[in-house]
Amino acid sequence: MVPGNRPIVLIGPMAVGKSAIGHELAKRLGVPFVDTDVQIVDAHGSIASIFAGRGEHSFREIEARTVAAAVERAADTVSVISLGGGAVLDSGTQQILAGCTVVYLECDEATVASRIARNSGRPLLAGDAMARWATLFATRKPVYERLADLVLDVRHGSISELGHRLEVALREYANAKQEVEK
Ligand SMILES: Nc1ncnc2c1ncn2[C@@H]1O[C@H](COP(=O)(O)OP(=O)(O)O)[C@@H](O)[C@H]1O
Ligand SMILES: O=C(O)C1=C[C@@H](OP(=O)(O)O)[C@@H](O)[C@H](O)C1
Ligand SMILES: [Mg+2]
Repeated sequence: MVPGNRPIVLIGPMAVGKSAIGHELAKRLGVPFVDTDVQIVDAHGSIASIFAGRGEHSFREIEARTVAAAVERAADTVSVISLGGGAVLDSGTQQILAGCTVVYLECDEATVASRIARNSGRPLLAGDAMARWATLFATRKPVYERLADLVLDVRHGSISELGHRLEVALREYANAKQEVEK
């Protein structure tokens, strides 16, 4: 079994694999998957167009509402929710995540470099994408670490392998938690 009756939420910096590994994990567990960025795009248009037309502040408001609604819908069930890299900066979101099993996908610059170089649609990486990524990561890393119940090192392995590794880690986490609560 996996941690009972709580949504599993994937956090971490841009391009670490939150969307891809979240999708893979949900498939393996046979539970619903939500990518909050996909929901935002479906409702409001591309992320680039939201940033360009309404600004980052508006994007963050939309994002906080979208995350809150996704967690609320998933409350008391096991499902997988992948957030955008900056969603955890919102204090309301941080409080909501206290009721979830939060998985921080941990990586380094070398892991994401080629993905960032192909970047499209991430307005915060415009210009020198790798330098922008590193600056954002440096300020957000302590937040990811503080919110995490579980940390998955994603520096090595395919999406499928990492999905499997995360499934195993979640089962171990659930068993350990159950022992403590006995
Ligand atoms: N472990 C991995 N191995 C190879 N490609 C990966 C891996 N994890 C993610 N990717 C690829 O990197 C890109 C960014 O991944 P994505 O899941 O969108 O990241 P995030 O949601 O964290 O920004 C996608 O093209 C994805 O398929
Ligand atoms: O880190 C961020 O501030 C952002 C990350 C993106 O999601 P991914 O982390 O899935 O790329 C997306 O929400 C938006 O471009 C802003
Ligand atoms: Mg994503």
